[in-house]
Amino acid sequence: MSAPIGILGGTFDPVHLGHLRICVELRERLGLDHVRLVPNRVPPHRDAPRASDQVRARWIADAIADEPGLVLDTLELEREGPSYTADTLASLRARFPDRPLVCVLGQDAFDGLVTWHRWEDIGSLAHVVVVPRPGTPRSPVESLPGLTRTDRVEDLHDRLQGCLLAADVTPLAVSSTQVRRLLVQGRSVRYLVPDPVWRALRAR
Ligand SMILES: Nc1ncnc2c1ncn2[C@@H]1O[C@H](COP(=O)(O)OP(=O)(O)OP(=O)(O)O)[C@@H](O)[C@H]1O
Ligand SMILES: O=C(O)c1ccc[n+]([C@@H]2O[C@H](COP(=O)([O-])O)[C@@H](O)[C@H]2O)c1
Repeated sequence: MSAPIGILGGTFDPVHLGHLRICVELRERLGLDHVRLVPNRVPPHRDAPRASDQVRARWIADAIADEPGLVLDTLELEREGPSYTADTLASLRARFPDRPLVCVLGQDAFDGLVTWHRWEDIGSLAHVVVVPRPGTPRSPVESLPGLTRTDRVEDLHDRLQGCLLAADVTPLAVSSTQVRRLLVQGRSVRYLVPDPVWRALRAR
C-alpha cells in the first residue's frame, strides 16, 4: 500500500511553529507521504477566526513554500456551512481511495472528539494520531467506537483507517491565542511563527 497521507485541520489564526513541527516530525516518524494543512472556514466549536480565509491560507502557503512534504488544502474554505472534520475526511477518502489517511489531533482537540459531528464515522474514514499539547493534561488514549488503539506505526501503513495512536513530538507551548494576544499588546511574535508570517503580521 502507498504511504499514508497526514491531515492537520485547524483554524490557523495564525499558523505557528507548533503546527509546523507537528507536521514535519510526524511525517518523518510515521513515514507519511505528505501532510495536508486544512484551514477551516466555519470552525464548528469556537468563534469565527479574526483573519479572513484568504489571509489564513496565504500565511500557511508562505510558511510551507520551501517544505515539499507539507501541502495546503483549501477544501474546507471552498465548502459552505460548518467545517465538519467527518465531511472533510469523507471527501479525502473519495479523492484518495487507496491511501491510508491519518488525521492528526493535539490532545486538546482529541479531548473534544466525542462531541464532534458524526465522530463515530471518523474511524471508517481515517486513522487518528494524537500528539501532546503543552498546557493540556496528557490523558490515556483508549480505543473508541471505530478506532482501535495501537502502538504499531506499521498498522497505519497496513490498514486504510480505524487505528488510534499516541505519538510524541517536541513539546512547543505556542498557541494562536498567545500570538494574537502578543499582537494586541504590540509585542513581538518573532520565532513563535514562521518568518514570512511574522513579516506579514508586522506589516499589518
Ligand atoms: N503547540 C501545539 N502543540 C500540539 N498541538 C497543537 C499545538 N498548537 C496547535 N495544536 C493542534 O493543532 C490543531 C489546530 O490547532 P489550532 O489551529 O486551533 O491552533 P491553536 O494554537 O490551538 O489555536 P487557538 O489558540 O486559536 O485555539 C489542533 O489539533 C491543536 O490541538
Ligand atoms: O467536526 C467537528 O464537529 C469538529 C469540532 C471541533 C473541531 N473540529 C476540527 O478540529 C480541528 C482543530 O480544531 P481547533 O478548534 O483546535 O482549530 C479543526 O480542523 C476543526 O475544524 C471539528
